[in-house]
Amino acid sequence: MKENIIAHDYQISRKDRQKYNQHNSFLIWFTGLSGSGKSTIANVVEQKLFQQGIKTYTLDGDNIRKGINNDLTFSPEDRTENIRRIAEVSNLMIDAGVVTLAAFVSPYKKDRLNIKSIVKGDNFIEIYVNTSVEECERRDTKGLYKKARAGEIKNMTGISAPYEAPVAPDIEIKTENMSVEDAANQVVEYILPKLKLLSNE
Ligand SMILES: Nc1ncnc2c1ncn2[C@@H]1O[C@H](COP(=O)(O)OS(=O)(=O)O)[C@@H](OP(=O)(O)O)[C@H]1O
Ligand SMILES: Nc1ncnc2c1ncn2[C@@H]1O[C@H](COP(=O)(O)OP(=O)(O)O)[C@@H](O)[C@H]1O
Repeated sequence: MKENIIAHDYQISRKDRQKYNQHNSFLIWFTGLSGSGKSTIANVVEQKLFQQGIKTYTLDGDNIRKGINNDLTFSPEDRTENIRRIAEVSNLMIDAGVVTLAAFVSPYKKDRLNIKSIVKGDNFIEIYVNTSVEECERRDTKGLYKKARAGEIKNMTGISAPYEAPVAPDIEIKTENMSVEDAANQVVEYILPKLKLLSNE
């Protein structure tokens, strides 16, 4: 089947869209345990970029697992498929010229490597939100750890399913002794030099 799919050559390119938006586009990927702080930090980073006139969009559990990926569970195979689809969507968002943020547990190294190969290395910034499982469990923002301890949730990352920490992330944020504001600033300071401002003339 696949050999019969031939890409149409569209005239408006990624470069054209980036020029129109007056900046380049790439993917900022947050990985870490549930409750580590991915969504909280991504939200503040997005606001800071948006205020500077950057076109942004954030992909996270709510708009993905309740929508396009509502057929997927938390089995290792479904998590792999979850991340693959999100990487493909991210690639389309980058094509559209948008600085894309993504906040997913993404616990498996091979799945994160696959994101890199889908969006290409240069377009992928990996942020490891490093918060210990003990702290995430103390926070238990959604009550999921309590349920996991009671055996009501299977495959809970950090409790009954693995989290493979990144070995060489672009940024590592240790949230336990840090404010949200400082965590977001750490990300923004890394990103700003990577943002190339382009003229649309
Ligand atoms: N078993 C299990 N393990 C981990 N997380 C669980 C689980 N069940 C439900 N949840 C909730 O789903 C959110 C994680 O979804 P993700 O799509 O990011 O997971 S994954 O990347 O496919 O591993 C995660 O959201 P965050 O807390 O924002 O990380 C949880 O709220
Ligand atoms: N430095 C920090 N960075 C991010 N979140 C923090 C920090 N310190 C405390 N928190 C708290 O931790 C919780 C993280 O929850 P959330 O962002 O939903 O995590 P995740 O998206 O990884 O599941 C929030 O209640 C947030 O206020």
